[in-house]
Amino acid sequence: MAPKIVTLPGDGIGPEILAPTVDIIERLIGDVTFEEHLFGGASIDAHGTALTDEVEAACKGADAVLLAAVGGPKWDTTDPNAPRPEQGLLGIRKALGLYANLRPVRPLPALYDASALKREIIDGTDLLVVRELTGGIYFGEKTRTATDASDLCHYTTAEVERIARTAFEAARGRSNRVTSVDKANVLETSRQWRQVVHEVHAADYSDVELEDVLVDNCAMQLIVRPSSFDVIVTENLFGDILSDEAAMLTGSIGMLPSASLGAAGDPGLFEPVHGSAPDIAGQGIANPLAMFLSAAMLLRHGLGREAEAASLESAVDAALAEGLRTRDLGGTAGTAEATQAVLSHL
Ligand SMILES: NC(=O)c1ccc[n+]([C@@H]2O[C@H](COP(=O)([O-])OP(=O)(O)OC[C@H]3O[C@@H](n4cnc5c(N)ncnc54)[C@H](O)[C@@H]3O)[C@@H](O)[C@H]2O)c1
Ligand SMILES: CC(C)[C@H](C(=O)O)[C@@H](O)C(=O)O
Ligand SMILES: [Mg+2]
Repeated sequence: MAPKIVTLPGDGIGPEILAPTVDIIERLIGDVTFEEHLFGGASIDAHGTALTDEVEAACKGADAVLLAAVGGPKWDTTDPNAPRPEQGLLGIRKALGLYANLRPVRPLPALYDASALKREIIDGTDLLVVRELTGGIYFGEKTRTATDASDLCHYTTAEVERIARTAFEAARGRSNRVTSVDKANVLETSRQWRQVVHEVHAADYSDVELEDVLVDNCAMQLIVRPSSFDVIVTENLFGDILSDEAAMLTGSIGMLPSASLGAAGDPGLFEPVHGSAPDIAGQGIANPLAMFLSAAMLLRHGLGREAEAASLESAVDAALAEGLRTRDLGGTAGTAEATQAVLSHL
């Protein structure tokens, strides 16, 4: 049977970058079914909630989920009881058990000039952020009164152990090095994190090189010695922040894809790292490459189509090598032009 991909365009630039991605996947694998649903702010407007039961069920029944981005000023509010687009995102990650978020950062030589860093510092950088995605402060109890607010950061040892295993396994297929990032000098959850990571390492992965780096230092080291990192494993909030920082090594947040994976055999979710970019929405100028590269991760991790994934990644590389530059990369190409450039190399 043809694989089924649920697509969630979401808000802002989401629909603009998802539509050409669907065309590219169809062109690559032909025999595939797409099922599109409202999600995020668009779903709040239609149904009063960012994630309906129907959409959650559709995602659970799919082979993979392709998501663009959610959110925007229309739904920004400080009211703790108002629905928020981001609740849909956290809700679907939790509902699908997507605890492992893989964010590869592989700056291309063709884009070194677009990077925030000097060429000699970026050269050779190829790292993978493994972000824990369903625990930590994002999902702990939240309280708010007229004078107080709190967000609880909570992890179980089982949650830390499984993401540590994901990171060590990933490192074995790469350069065999893991940097575990925490704030163990201050946070109890970080001391637990460090202890569990080392227990898993000693028991099953002593062949992998392991270093601990405090998160504030890591933020600095990422722009001082990015090429020395291989796999960076960290908790939910630190991973969110460090991956946006790492994105700038590639030249733009518009270049970074991600895969969110759960238990083997369950559907994964694939989405760019960037958001709905409300400041440029509706203008046809969004960089679609992070979305295309997320589709490549879907083909690889979600559908087991390695050859097609690699050919899409090669087409993106070739288009950039040939000079494709969207505005975020210092050029003038719009979304349609970028799509054509990639298609011409498929
Ligand atoms: N996964 C998601 O759906 C996701 C991720 C991050 C932020 N958000 C949401 O998106 C909204 C906007 O957040 P933000 O402005 O902080 O972050 P953002 O990533 O949307 O935008 C940050 C900056 O990067 C630019 N940018 C982002 N993607 C781009 C692309 N593909 N091409 C060209 N430029 C691009 C934007 O124009 C903006 O200047 C918020 O509501 C936020 O919650 C959603
Ligand atoms: C929109 C927001 C909830 C989300 C996150 O913090 O996980 C985003 O920033 C991301 O990186 O996917
Ligand atoms: Mg983020």
